[in-house]
Amino acid sequence: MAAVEQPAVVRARGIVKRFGPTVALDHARLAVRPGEAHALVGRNGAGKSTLVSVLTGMERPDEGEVTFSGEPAPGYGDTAAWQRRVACVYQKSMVVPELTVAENLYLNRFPGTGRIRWHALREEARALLAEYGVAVDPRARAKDLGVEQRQFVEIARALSFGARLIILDEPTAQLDAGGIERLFAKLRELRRQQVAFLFISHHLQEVYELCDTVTVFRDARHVLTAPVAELPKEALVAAMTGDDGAASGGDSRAAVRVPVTRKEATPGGEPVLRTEGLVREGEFEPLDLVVRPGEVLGLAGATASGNTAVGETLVGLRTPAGGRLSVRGRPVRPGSVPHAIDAGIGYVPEDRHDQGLVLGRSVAENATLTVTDQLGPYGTVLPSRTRAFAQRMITSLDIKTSGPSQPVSGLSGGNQQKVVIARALAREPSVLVAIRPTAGVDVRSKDALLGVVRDVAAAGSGAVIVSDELDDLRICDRVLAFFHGRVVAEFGGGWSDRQLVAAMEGMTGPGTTGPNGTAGDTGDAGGTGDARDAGDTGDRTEGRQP
Ligand SMILES: Nc1ncnc2c1ncn2[C@@H]1O[C@H](COP(=O)(O)OP(=O)(O)OP(=O)(O)O)[C@@H](O)[C@H]1O
Repeated sequence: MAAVEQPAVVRARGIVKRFGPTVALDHARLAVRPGEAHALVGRNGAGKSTLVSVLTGMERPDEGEVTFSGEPAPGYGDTAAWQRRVACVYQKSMVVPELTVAENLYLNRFPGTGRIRWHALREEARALLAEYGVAVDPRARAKDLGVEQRQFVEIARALSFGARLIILDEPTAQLDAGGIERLFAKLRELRRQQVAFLFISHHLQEVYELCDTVTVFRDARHVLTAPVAELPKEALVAAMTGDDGAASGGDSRAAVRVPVTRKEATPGGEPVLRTEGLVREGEFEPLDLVVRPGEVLGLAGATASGNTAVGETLVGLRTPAGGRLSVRGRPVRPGSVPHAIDAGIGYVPEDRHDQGLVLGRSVAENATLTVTDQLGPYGTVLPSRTRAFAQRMITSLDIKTSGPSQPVSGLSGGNQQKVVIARALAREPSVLVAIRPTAGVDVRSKDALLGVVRDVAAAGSGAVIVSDELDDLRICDRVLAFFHGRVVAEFGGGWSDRQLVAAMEGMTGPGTTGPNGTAGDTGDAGGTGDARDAGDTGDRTEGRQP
């Protein structure tokens, strides 16, 4: 006789949620058992974030029911009651940046009544953080915390409310290898205390590493729930995409073509982008770069290695302390985004929320922001031309939207990222600079977007990809690895994951690299004992630098 099962910490059944004509959830369901690490995966727009909103009481479903440990969900608006059951750690911080950690921990629930006793509050915060093994000073301002510390504070805050279910929405998106390792160690420790997790990630290798059960959503519906160990990666991807890859020859690029003007690339022609002695004090040392037509150059590096600073300097977001930058032989005024765009530099930013999109505006308006001069005579913008242009982008980039006039705020995260890319491509740039272009993008769309970058190069432009994701870097003709503001290795084709990860972690030994991609074997340089460092991730769908 089997033991009586404990009720699920959360169970959602028959959930329907519509946004105007869009059905975001169509009789969706999910159940998470106590102490379980449960992954929720699906392509961009599958309904994952909407389910999170329903499970955390932020959105009321049109139909269906949610129960916590067998009890009906609290009433909508009873925030405190929801917080006692479930918490979500988002990519975007929920803490108040100007307040201290202690204040954030007790926001809206200061202990006692009347006057706040700051000393006692700090002590309580210290005890709380210690209880969950979080090494953060309660007096620190939240804005001074790194992403990793901030997430730990948010987890501690959730647990202190009594929640035994934590939803993590792409928690590793901004963490480096060490940060991911520490987060996972913390989550494993909390599981032993019967805390359950719902883990949302586009990095499928993380699902295999951390979770025991996986649920797949596709087109607003539940398609399967299975033990991770019994589901090979190909089957998981097939469930997400709804095909086995055979129908499309397994190549999602086939359906994705950007309206770039096709010219034959002129290999070895005049560089599309050149820097000479470009430098920013404290961020990166003087740098000479050359990108030729048809070439995709990767700038690899972990957080704060300098690669992102280089990318942002190329597009004019940061002003260099010295050096020169030119596009097709013409100098570009440094430190000016409009000049960079005019000079032919297309930019795909890392953070689409802060730098990418005007959320209240439509897909069409956002996609055409950089080409309004081409949409009508004498400075006018013809709506019909805008829509037609946007529709081409929607089709070619496979953007899931109800149409060109839908506000961008109503798109899923990954589809917003595609609009950002559409906008950068709209001007047919001489060189496309993309910073972590596939962050938040599902596994199938990722291939498609990277295919688009290759297409841009094939059409005679150049591209620079700034990333720590091995899959992004794999499509590059050449990769420069940054560490502490310096290029420490250069790779042509044929590098192994282990070699590149070792270089990004500063573990380049003598004879490790040659100037033209003659990267030698780093031997056990990457042998930190961490399987994810081992790099030769042949069995992984994705190869992000962990
Ligand atoms: N506030 C909203 N208004 C209109 N449509 C919305 C809104 N929120 C979500 N949608 C739509 O609901 C569908 C599901 O979106 P959701 O954000 O849940 O997807 P997701 O699986 O989280 O995607 P991603 O992986 O890209 O984050 C999408 O088609 C999206 O455009």
